[in-house]
Amino acid sequence: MLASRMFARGFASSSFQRGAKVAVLGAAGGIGQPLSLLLKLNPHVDRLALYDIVNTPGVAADISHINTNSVVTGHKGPEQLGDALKDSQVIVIPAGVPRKPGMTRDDLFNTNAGIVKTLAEAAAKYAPKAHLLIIANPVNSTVPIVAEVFKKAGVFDPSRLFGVTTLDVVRASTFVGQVKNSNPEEVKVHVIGGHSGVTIMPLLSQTGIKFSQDEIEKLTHRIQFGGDEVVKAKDGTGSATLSMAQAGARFTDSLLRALAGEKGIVEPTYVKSHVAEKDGVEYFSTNVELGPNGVKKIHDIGPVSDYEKKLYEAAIPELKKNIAKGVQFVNKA
Ligand SMILES: NC(=O)C1=CN([C@@H]2O[C@H](COP(=O)(O)OP(=O)(O)OC[C@H]3O[C@@H](n4cnc5c(N)ncnc54)[C@H](O)[C@@H]3O)[C@@H](O)[C@H]2O)C=CC1
Ligand SMILES: O=C([O-])CC(=O)C(=O)O
Repeated sequence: MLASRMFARGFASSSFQRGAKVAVLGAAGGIGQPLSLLLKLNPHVDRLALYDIVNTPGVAADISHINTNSVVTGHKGPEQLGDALKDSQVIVIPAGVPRKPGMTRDDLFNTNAGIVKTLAEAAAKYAPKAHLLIIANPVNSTVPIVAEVFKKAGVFDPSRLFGVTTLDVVRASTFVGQVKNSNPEEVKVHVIGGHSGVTIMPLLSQTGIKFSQDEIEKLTHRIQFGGDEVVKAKDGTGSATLSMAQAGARFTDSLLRALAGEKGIVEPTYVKSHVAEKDGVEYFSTNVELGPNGVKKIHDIGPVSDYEKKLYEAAIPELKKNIAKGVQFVNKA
């Protein structure tokens, strides 16, 4: 029975003996709930641990009634965090406050940096070998925060830390599909850099699609500020949750399949990277091949147009500032 289940799930050749345990931290929130729902539907998930400081018993009870072959547990409050994390192969973190109109993602730093640092400290203690998927904003800074916490604990492995920038490529496909009247599922856009405003750089020149300069400028701006569209439309009640849940579930699924031994899986993600190191930037998103140990191969930026070179020049100082802010937050006296 177990053997046939392993075979069906493609885990026979993986380092796992079974499907994965996935923990969601911030599971009762706007992203956390639909993300947890989608993960309950994922056949690579054996155990789903839902952690939040509020409401997880209800969310877990509700999701646990879905008749897929995984076990759901709810964990509420810091004293239950260790149990949620223990034995997790993957930890997804959408815990933290969302933007209101007029705010930048960096404005969330004061609240979310502390939340992410506390959760990272627990992850370093209870699941130091887990893969960490950071959704909480500002991603440009929260990923370095997690890295610094893991370094301090002596357990940092850059191949297991990911900033989730999938929503940027999801949006890029959608917006290009709309402009070109084509199926967005078939439009692939390499989006590089970070996850805020000018640090989000869609490389439309690599799509093989012909655009006018006006289309390029409008599409680039829309992809860079897609999050603001949702914040404005939600009018003070939050930011993207449903599209983010789908994007987060897609990235988690890609990683789980790669961990299970499936080859050739590539997703863009914000990781410790060599590609912009020459410009003093330590974390950067490009397409990344995922493998049985997380990051397998970080792809280069590839050929860019003159317009995209300018985007890069504008992004670098902002990225540097965001990264330094995260690093300093953990290392301040
Ligand atoms: N990476 C990306 O592309 C995106 C990131 N985000 C970010 O995701 C984060 C969450 O957004 P929403 O779900 O809309 O917010 P939300 O406010 O609906 O949910 C956040 C959840 O985190 C929980 N939380 C707060 N402190 C916690 C702690 N110490 N431990 C565990 N849980 C804690 C809250 O109780 C709440 O349930 C925000 O920072 C937002 O900016 C949002 C959309 C896209
Ligand atoms: O815009 C926000 O604050 C949330 C987010 O990161 C996104 O939707 O891309």
